Amino acid sequence: MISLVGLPGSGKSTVGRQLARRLGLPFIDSDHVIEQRIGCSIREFFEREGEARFRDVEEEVIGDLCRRDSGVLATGGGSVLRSANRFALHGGSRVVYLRSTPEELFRRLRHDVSRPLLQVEDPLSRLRDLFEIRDPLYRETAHFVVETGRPSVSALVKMISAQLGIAPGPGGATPT
Ligand SMILES: Nc1ncnc2c1ncn2[C@@H]1O[C@H](COP(=O)(O)OP(=O)(O)O)[C@@H](O)[C@H]1O
Ligand SMILES: O=C(O)C1=C[C@@H](OP(=O)(O)O)[C@@H](O)[C@H](O)C1
Ligand SMILES: [Mg+2]
Repeated sequence: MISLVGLPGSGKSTVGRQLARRLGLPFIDSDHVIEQRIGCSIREFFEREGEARFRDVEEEVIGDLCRRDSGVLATGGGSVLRSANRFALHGGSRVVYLRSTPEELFRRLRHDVSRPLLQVEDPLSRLRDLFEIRDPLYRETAHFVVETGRPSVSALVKMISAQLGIAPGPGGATPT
């Protein structure tokens, strides 16, 4: 299993989907699995049940997914907050940290209403706070760090494949 971690908007879902396609592996988005389990959107669940309940479901889902043997997993940006998730991800997959500055993320997400943690008066300052708290946790969880500021999504996909030592073969992934 290959997992992607990083702040909201760092490209985990977008890069993960393309990486999976390139490598011929199944793509899994943990937020999507959570939404199937809770039967509503994450935003609704946050409003109704609160963040702590969301983190409980997230921990169950990450634990289950890390037991699968192959695929590309896009995690939610807060998955590293729980040590159980950091441990499960680091031990059960090869983890790539998509590292982005708060300013870059703000440019990408300023009009995106689907991110509950950023529905505040000053989303840039929220992103700066999240970066400060989480950057060390993403680093601790990851085996590789990729800076996402300049490269396009497809360039990132190639960089990650090269870093993991996996080249696309005719029928999908070929370890090099
Ligand atoms: N490397 C990149 N360059 C430019 N835009 C990007 C890049 N990676 C992601 N995006 C865009 O940023 C937004 C958030 O990406 P998303 O994959 O949803 O992030 P995450 O799953 O990490 O929250 C999307 O509109 C996506 O197209
Ligand atoms: O950063 C976070 O705490 C969260 C990030 C979201 O995923 P993305 O990173 O894909 O936005 C989602 O899991 C939830 O809204 C909480
Ligand atoms: Mg996502």
